Amino acid sequence: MIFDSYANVVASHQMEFKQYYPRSSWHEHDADQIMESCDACIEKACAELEEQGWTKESVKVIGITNQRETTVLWSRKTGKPVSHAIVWDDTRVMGLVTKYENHARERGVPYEGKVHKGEDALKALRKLTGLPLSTYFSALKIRWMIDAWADPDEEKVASKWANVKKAYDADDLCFGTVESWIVYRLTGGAQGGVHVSDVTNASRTLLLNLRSLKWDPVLLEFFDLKENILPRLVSSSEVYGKIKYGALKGVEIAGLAGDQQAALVGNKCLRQGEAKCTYGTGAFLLFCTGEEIVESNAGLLSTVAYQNGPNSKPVYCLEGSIGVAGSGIHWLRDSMHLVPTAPHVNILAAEVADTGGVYFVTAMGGLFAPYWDSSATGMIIGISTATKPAHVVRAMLEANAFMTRAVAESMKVDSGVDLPQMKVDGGMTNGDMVMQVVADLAGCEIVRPEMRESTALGSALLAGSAVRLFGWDIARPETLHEVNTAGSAIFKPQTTKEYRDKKWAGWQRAVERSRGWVREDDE
Ligand SMILES: Nc1ncnc2c1ncn2[C@@H]1O[C@H](COP(=O)(O)OP(=O)(O)O)[C@@H](O)[C@H]1O
Ligand SMILES: O=P(O)(O)OC[C@H](O)CO
Repeated sequence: MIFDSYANVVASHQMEFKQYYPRSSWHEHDADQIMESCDACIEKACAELEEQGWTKESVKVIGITNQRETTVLWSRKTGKPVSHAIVWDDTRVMGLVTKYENHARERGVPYEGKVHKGEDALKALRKLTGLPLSTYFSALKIRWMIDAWADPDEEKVASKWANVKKAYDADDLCFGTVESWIVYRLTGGAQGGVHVSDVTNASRTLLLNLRSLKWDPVLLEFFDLKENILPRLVSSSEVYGKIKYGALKGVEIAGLAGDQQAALVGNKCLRQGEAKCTYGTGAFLLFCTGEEIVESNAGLLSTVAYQNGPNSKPVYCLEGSIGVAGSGIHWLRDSMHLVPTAPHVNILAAEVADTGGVYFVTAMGGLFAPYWDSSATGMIIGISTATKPAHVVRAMLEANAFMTRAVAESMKVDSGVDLPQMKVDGGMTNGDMVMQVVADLAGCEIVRPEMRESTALGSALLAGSAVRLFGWDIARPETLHEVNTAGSAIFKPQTTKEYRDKKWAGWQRAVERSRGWVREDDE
């Protein structure tokens, strides 16, 4: 996406790339294909720019934003991926989560001069990283990738991962989340590419100390990982290097942020108390807590919102990560064939006034925030002979609203702040019905900007701010007042509190039923 000084989109190009699902609950990417799609998007967006009478030299600076946690491993020598990347919502490391929880409880975790054991060890890990041990974050994915070659249960796939171990033993392995991989490749790859990761992405690995913003030796020892695989840590807004090839050769890359943090910046939620929710594949509600780290007692993550330059203090946020949002709609479309296209869910759901008592707990990869239960599975309950596809589709949309309410209630517990209004963006917010259902059941006003590419815009603002393009300065939000001000749509709750609370009670009962379904002896 190429933006002008008002954050109007001047030119853009987007492509899908292949998703690999080699087994149930496994999800992989080919990092080379990610790069090919980036390269093609750069060329095509620049061509569109030129068609509109601009030169490609008008592009002054580049920001990159990315799907977080997805774990890419490549060879320092060749610059090539040594395996497929494992995607954030892949839950193959579920067994490792239990193993490392026990490991922490038994061996203990050093924190503030004392070794904590038992449940305190898990709390210590959480204090260090802001995160729970979960299938979601990168560290256990890296561990799995290094060890997969030797796992007898993985015989059929082991050969695919053998190069990871070889490269690791030969000190040739580089780890990066997706922004790290893209920067590395754009700046030259094996020919001098920079191996960096910004602190927003690094804060999702379980390897970063949330306070010092450094890779933490305690965590590296805990996961038994060598530091030489890790990227150099950088802020979210500074010049990292120049693009070495293609239409934008020579342009500086100066902004890096994980997609959810970038969307927070793109929505200009830069100050304590401001919040947004992005409904894409998953849904992510982020609440800016300023320079203070708020430790959650209610199942939220404490994470880095952005760091505005290498010498700036980091800004933190509380995050409620919801694992399934748009991916649920894709499931209705591709696996259940209930709708021909994603937007069609709005039409089908509008055919019925309610779900006819159906609840859909969208725990297809376990439950994320605020429940954090990997033993929960997807569940549709309340079915009767009167149940139609439209009820199930509507119940899926309602699940987004209930999950949003669950996260918003946790935010209130942690921060003391109610969320009467929430800014939203992401592909799912294109659906008016989806948004109205969220407003009706979560009970808050939804504000949807006309320009909904806040994720891309956030990384552009971080990059522009680093070189003071158009006078933008993230530290001075008033310099962004002309950015993305075109009209917003507002969705107000059209339900009574009594109705919302009744539905909420039903949701809570449904969630309880879905929990604990997977047992250790299950396949
Ligand atoms: N009109 C719509 N109504 C409901 N959902 C939609 C609509 N358009 C797209 N989506 C959903 O939005 C998701 C894509 O959102 P996007 O922000 O592009 O996701 P991501 O950044 O995670 O790839 C898809 O999963 C799709 O199901
Ligand atoms: O919705 P996705 O798949 O683009 O990714 C969202 C997040 O980065 C995962 O944490």
